[in-house]
Amino acid sequence: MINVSVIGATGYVGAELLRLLSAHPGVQINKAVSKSFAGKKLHDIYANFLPERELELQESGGKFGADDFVFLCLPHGQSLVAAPPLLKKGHKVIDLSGDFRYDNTDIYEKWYGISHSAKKENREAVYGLPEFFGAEVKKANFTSNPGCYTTTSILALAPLLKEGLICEKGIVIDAKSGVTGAGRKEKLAFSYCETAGNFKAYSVPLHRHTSEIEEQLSKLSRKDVCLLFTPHLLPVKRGILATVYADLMEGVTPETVTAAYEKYYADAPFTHVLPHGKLPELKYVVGSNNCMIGFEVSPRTGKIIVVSCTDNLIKGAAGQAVQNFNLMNGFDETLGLPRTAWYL
Ligand SMILES: NC(=O)C1=CN([C@@H]2O[C@H](COP(=O)(O)OP(=O)(O)OC[C@H]3O[C@@H](n4cnc5c(N)ncnc54)[C@H](OP(=O)(O)O)[C@@H]3O)[C@@H](O)[C@H]2O)C=CC1
Ligand SMILES: CC(=O)N[C@@H](CCC(=O)OP(=O)(O)O)C(=O)O
Repeated sequence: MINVSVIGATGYVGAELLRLLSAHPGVQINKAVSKSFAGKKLHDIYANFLPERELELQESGGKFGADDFVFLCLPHGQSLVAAPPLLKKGHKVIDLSGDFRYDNTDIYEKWYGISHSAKKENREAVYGLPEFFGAEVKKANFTSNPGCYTTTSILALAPLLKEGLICEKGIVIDAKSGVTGAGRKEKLAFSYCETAGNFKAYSVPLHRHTSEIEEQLSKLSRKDVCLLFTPHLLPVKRGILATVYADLMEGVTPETVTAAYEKYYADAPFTHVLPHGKLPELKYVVGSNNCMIGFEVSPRTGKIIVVSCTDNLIKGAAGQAVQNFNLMNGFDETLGLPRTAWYL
């Protein structure tokens, strides 16, 4: 049994993580930290947690067990402050914010507008995308969980770029997210009447995830990837669907594309590529830790269209964190993770 503590327990990601961890056979939940609800029980805030679990929300500070594995589910900027003392005390940590995702902290500072105050710890952080960095995650003490839009987009594009099947310039990612992607904040723009029956693009043309996707894809493909990423707010609770457009290199066939995906994902338990011409939908993944990818080619325009779907709270956040936790602790990668979507 590994003792775990979760900081930022009452946010959407923290609560989803606690839900997954509470069913994980290798985990004992020790401490759930909440700034706003300290002293209350988790089921006072989220009634889906049964009262008999008696998990009390505690103030930050105080002591973690010396061997606690700690998850940080805090807004970006807050993990910069929270992670260093935990790492110094020898805790293994997974951070789910954007604070430690960049190899180059200048890029973080430019796109987040925050001065990076933990550069030493940033150098220790492994980017937790198991499909490409699983070997590094296994050895890591500190893992930085990728973003939801970024996971969905990188998994769609990395095999094609690494195998030289698409041009690294002119890629367009047209992504749509459910409203939980924005967190549990009380903000007019995310209220029911503003989101239901509506659909809109936002942060055009410079959403911060553009930089994370570009940095990781450039590193993976050893090319200078420059792309357009446009997010949209979809009036559903969960799920991300990214439609990706790229120029195919001369002579690339659907069979070559399928072979490239197979090369990287044949052994990946949660990333599934559909047969050529079949495209995934949100209901194929929501409720699971899966990323589902489908593609079609357009000979008329010379482009490939890839559709990639995840559940933003699971493969995009809490589920991928559990996947990384499993790797860091020598468990089977799939332990405690949902492999079948809800569908309905
Ligand atoms: N929502 C999503 O789909 C995804 C989110 N993420 C990332 O995960 C992290 C958590 O996201 P999410 O759960 O959605 O966010 P929420 O806004 O729902 O929750 C964040 C929680 O952090 C705690 N907190 C502590 N300090 C602060 C502070 N100064 N300001 C605001 N909150 C604070 C609060 O809990 P308390 O008061 O109990 O301490 C709050 O509920 C973020 O970094 C986000 O970018 C990553 C991928 C996907
Ligand atoms: C719908 C919505 O608002 N989504 C968030 C992204 C989700 C998220 O918080 O992920 P990261 O941790 O990777 O930043 C946004 O666009 O800022």
